[in-house]
Amino acid sequence: MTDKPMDPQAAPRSLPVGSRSDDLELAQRVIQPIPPDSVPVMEAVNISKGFGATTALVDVSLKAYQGRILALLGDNGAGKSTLIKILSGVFPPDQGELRFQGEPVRFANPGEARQRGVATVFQDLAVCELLSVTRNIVLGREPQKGVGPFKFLDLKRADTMARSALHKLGVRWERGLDERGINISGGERQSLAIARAMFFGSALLILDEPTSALAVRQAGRVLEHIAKARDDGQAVILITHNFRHALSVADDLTVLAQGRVAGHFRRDEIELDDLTDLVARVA
Ligand SMILES: Nc1ncnc2c1ncn2[C@@H]1O[C@H](COP(=O)(O)OP(=O)(O)OP(=O)(O)O)[C@@H](O)[C@H]1O
Repeated sequence: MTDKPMDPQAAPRSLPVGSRSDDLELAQRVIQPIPPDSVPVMEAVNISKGFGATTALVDVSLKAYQGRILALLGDNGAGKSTLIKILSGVFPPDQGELRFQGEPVRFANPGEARQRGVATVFQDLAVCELLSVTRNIVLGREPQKGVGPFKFLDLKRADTMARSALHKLGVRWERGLDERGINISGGERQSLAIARAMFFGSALLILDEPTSALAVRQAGRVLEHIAKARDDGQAVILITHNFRHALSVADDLTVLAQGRVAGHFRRDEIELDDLTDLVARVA
């Protein structure tokens, strides 16, 4: 098995149709139907957004459910980043509504979205480079000891929490927990960020291109961790333009093209060739 890097700029339709990457299986899992009465953790309803003369999103709707991975797919410029910025409180939509756990919601900022249980891992900001592995995992909820104003980090408890978070995700961390973020690989960074979201029980985990800059083997490991977060009960939105990665873990797929929804599918309704054709047709 080689650890060759993938081309992060590769457009999905440049993938050789029907070929297989080294270690990613487009597994034919049994996909459960969504129970008719279940309420999405996050629902976007007819969202539109423009930037001056540029129309980024037109009437886009999607639903992300607990215990399911929704892959949000689309070519460069399709509107994926704009949509997740709206879902995670970076800016509001011009039109349309977000519903979080059934209730209309308007996040004032990303901090508010985070407090409500929306954990977003942006590609380049997965970890703080100057903080240790432990500090990265407990970030924002550091256990403290001491009395009155003399409080400081309870490092022993923090290490225990970090170890437990990594264990829950199935990460075998063989180096020190005091390793700085700057010294760990891209794949490990994504996995740490997933561990943090899982450990603090976010309801929705949004991952922005978590595998795009990774070598094949690392990408496979990160996809396993994403599947684990789903199996742990989180709703996951996975943004990618790698169809293989999406098909290997997703339960549901939403395809964007030129700011509009080109289709919603359940994983067992669509194959790689169909996705490739669809994007080639609408791009
Ligand atoms: N801040 C902004 N100002 C002006 N135009 C923007 C801004 N952000 C996005 N756009 C435009 O909106 C459209 C959608 O961009 P967006 O980044 O959401 O697409 P994307 O699917 O995430 O693409 P990529 O995969 O290349 O990141 C593009 O035409 C883009 O140029």
